Amino acid sequence: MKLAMIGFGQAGGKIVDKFVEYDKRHGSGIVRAAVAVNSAKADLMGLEHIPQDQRVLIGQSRVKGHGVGADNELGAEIAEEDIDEVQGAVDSIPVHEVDAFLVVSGLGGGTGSGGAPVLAKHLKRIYTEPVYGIGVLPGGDEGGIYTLNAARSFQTFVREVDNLMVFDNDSWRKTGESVQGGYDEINEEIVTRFGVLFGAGEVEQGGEVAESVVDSSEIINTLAGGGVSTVGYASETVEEKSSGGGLLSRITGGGEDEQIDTAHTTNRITSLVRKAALGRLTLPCEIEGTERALLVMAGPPEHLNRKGIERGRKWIEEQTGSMEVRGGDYPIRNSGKVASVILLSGVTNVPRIKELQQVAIEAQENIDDIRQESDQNLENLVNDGEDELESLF
Ligand SMILES: Nc1nc2c(ncn2[C@@H]2O[C@H](COP(=O)(O)OP(=O)(O)OP(=O)(O)O)[C@@H](O)[C@H]2O)c(=O)[nH]1
Repeated sequence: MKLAMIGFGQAGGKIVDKFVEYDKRHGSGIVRAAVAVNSAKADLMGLEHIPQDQRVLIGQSRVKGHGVGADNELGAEIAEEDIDEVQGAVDSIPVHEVDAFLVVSGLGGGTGSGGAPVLAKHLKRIYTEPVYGIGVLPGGDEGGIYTLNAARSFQTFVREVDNLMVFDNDSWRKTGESVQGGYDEINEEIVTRFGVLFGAGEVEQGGEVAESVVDSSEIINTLAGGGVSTVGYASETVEEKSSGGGLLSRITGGGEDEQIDTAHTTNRITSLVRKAALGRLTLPCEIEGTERALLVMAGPPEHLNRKGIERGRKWIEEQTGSMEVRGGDYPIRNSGKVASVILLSGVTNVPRIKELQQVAIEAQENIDDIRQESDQNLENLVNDGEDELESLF
């Protein structure tokens, strides 16, 4: 599926930059256009793959290219003020050639967490293509302001996009790793999972396994209906098909050998499906109650079979209780591995989100307290003033 990707803030920009690099490396053809938006000049300069003229600096008159320092209200304000400059970069995208927009942002900081929902709302007003989001939640050790920003931004972002795919840094950060080194690895994880998922919709129909190849409408239909999504992934290295013997002759040789190989292929697929669903998700959650799901099995065509995918799909149906589970394959020659990607869309039982909602509620209650307090102060001031005035007469 062809995407117009827009990275907002530092995390968003770096992840989209990596998507562009992934796309070139794998020739997957998913990034039709890539834009980076930031209020910090240095962050834009640090990008490597997004074209220079597609990097947009906003808020210059307010923050002079230095970022908004985790102030997400300021991030939202400058995004609104400078939305025309962002639109200027979007104008150069051949939108008729894209299937959807993808706005990517870290939700803990200021620029992206404030600006990404503003941009999503703007794009939805102008274009008919779906607007999806990838939102990155901060690590629990990043501090209160990051959690509070994420809590607020999440609520707005999920409302403004057609589906919010979430990645939780908190469950992916390894201890003892430098923050930067850690992010490089994490970003690779993000890009691999979403790269395989969106790449699946880019395969021409009509190959050896044509009938069950995933197409972009299946991705769009799984994401339709909105809400929050999470992605599971598992892979295993496999022997490539080589001409002149080995696997090829075992597969095509017929008889008992073929049976064994087929069973082996099927079993590998079903176990990869279980590993992907039960292993670490981009956003850990209870998969039961998921509204819709899509299973993509990627790898060399001789290692994919319909029976395995169908079994995997059925298993996901049982585990999620969903009646809307799609499945298909994504044949990739010479990939050297078979990978299972599961998109779980409309997940409801997510501990981290409940935690964030609680933080947002508490902050809201505090805001009310603060407002009440200042209202009271104002009232006292006015009343005292009146008393003073009364005593003058
Ligand atoms: N996965 C991932 N997360 C990141 C990366 N860089 C930052 N983050 C996360 O994203 C959050 C937001 O950080 P930034 O993207 O730097 O913030 P910003 O949107 O540029 O906003 P300001 O710096 O406040 O102007 C942080 O709290 C981190 O949790 C990255 O490269 N990868």
